Amino acid sequence: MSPPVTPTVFIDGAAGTTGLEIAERLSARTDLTVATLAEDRRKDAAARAEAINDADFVILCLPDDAAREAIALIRNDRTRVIDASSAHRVAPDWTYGFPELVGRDRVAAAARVSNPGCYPTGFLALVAPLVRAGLIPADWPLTVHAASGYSGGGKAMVAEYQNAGAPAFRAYALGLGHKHLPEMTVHAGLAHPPIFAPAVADTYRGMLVEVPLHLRALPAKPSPAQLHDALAAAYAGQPLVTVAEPSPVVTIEENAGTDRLTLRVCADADGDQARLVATLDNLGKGAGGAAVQNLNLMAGLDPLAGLIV
Ligand SMILES: NC(=O)C1=CN([C@@H]2O[C@H](COP(=O)(O)OP(=O)(O)OC[C@H]3O[C@@H](n4cnc5c(N)ncnc54)[C@H](OP(=O)(O)O)[C@@H]3O)[C@@H](O)[C@H]2O)C=CC1
Ligand SMILES: CC(=O)N[C@@H](CCC(=O)OP(=O)(O)O)C(=O)O
Repeated sequence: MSPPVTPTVFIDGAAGTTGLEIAERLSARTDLTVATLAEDRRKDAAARAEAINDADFVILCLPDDAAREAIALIRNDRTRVIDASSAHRVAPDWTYGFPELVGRDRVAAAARVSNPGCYPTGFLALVAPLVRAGLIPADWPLTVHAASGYSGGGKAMVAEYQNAGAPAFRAYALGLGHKHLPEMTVHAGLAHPPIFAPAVADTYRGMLVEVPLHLRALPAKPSPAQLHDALAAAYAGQPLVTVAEPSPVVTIEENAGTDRLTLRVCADADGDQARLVATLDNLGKGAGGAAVQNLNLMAGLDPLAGLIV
């Protein structure tokens, strides 16, 4: 009997921070074949075009411009794409690769899947179900604070922290513009972008995303328990997402090195104020883990294969 045909997966950008993470997760898999380009050919457009068109699945781990170029190299209607960059996250002809929010079936059937951004994964996981449930109005002025491990800035930031030394904690995007705002707005169903206050911490990987809420100011005046229950209902049966009980301390390391996403509704004793808190790994559910999760669904493979749950 001939062996089953396994899908071929080409990682474009496999030498980068996200690409290496995905290659590591796929390295022990026997249900797919990973195609690679040698170091001296990995940026050669002709070699990449051949690898892309030979592959059943391509995972783009590239800067946005290079990701757009890679899409233009596709000359067939068989190759399916997962793009880890922010080039296509609000593009109408792409599926947003957040199966817990958009539905597994939509991701499974899609030819073009855009992986969510790392910060938006935490923000959307907290906020989108609450907007859908009518507990947060679509035009509510939201704020999101977040801290990321420095691998979130790719090879250049990793080198900055590991070779040169960099601040223990630094706020950035203080001009109040950030490439993640469009996807946060669109996929949460918001009328306006939130205020986004990101920071980088002196730790390699991990992420903490927080949305503070004045509960009594909200039209629905939800209790913390209502918010918790709405999130728990939205993610029931989702193996990567946990809605945990509140905790007085939450660390950026909580889910570092895993593909888990943990959500909490922390509140004061009177239920007047809440801090919605998400922890994830920027390279896990925030990038590489999400790409592998989407690949498994698109290829009809074991949904948890290669994931660190
Ligand atoms: N780091 C993270 O936590 C996350 C990253 N992402 C997204 O993933 C993508 C990759 O990010 P990241 O891995 O951090 O970035 P890196 O800078 O670490 O890696 C990018 C890789 O792409 C390669 N590359 C650049 N241009 C080309 C090209 N034209 N052809 C082939 N290869 C090319 C680079 O080559 P070289 O090695 O020579 O520089 C590098 O190896 C980005 O779009 C980012 O937004 C998404 C979520 C989280
Ligand atoms: C710490 C840091 O610099 N983080 C990056 C976001 C991570 C990233 O580039 O990835 P995605 O946009 O694809 O999620 C930033 O703020 O631009």
